[in-house]
Amino acid sequence: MIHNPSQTQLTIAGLSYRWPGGERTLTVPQLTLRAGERAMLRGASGSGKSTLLNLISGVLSPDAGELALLGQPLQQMSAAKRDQLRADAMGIVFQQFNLLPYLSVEQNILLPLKFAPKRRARVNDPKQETARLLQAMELDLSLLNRSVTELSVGQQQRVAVARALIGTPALILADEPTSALDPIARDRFMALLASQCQAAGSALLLVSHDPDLAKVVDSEYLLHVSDTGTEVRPC
Ligand SMILES: Nc1ncnc2c1ncn2[C@@H]1O[C@H](COP(=O)(O)OP(=O)(O)OP(=O)(O)O)[C@@H](O)[C@H]1O
Repeated sequence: MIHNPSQTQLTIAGLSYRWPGGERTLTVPQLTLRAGERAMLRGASGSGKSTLLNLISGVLSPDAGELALLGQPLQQMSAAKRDQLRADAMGIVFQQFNLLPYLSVEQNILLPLKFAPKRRARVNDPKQETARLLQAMELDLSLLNRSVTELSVGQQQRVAVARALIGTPALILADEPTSALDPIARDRFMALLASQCQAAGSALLLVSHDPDLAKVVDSEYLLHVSDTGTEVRPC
């Protein structure tokens, strides 16, 4: 395990974000994830799950509260330092995968290392690691030099996970990663993702509508919607 199990990868405390053009606010009183821990965010469509991932990943900025990665509060850093820490410490599996169509499978997986020197330094041999991750995701090595546009949706999903995992980031965020899969493929995919996170000590925060995924996580958070907005509570 690369990450120290006693380390806290993600800390959110007293966080609030007001959606533009309205009175509705997203609040997160407390959410922490230790190394190797897996949690799921569950809530109705439109409750704010993607908004919370966007706050953690830096697409949006909170109006108040604390958001810390590896114990380092992001709000107190310069924008450049914040971006660097996120690139080093976070792997993201987007709902639409966001693979670059003009790059090969291998180039897509290697991409996060280009922008994160510390993450790059954790990988001895990037090409070998790419091949290892591809195999860990049960994909054939012959896919390495193929264009991602030639892959099935399920294959693209696993390439997106390999890209998030490369360089063992402290935290993996995954937005509806199983939405395109049938129940058997979903369970297999989740087992692969969970075992890779566990081996590295990466924490995993998973967004899903699917209550069946609860069996692979340690904790669940529900997004409670009211007239004034959404509150994220453990359940
Ligand atoms: N740029 C924006 N300006 C104003 N409101 C927004 C904006 N983006 C999202 N919202 C609102 O924020 C709320 C939460 O949206 P969000 O996409 O976070 O929900 P979600 O739980 O991820 O939904 P889904 O499960 O359907 O993907 C919705 O009511 C949406 O209309």
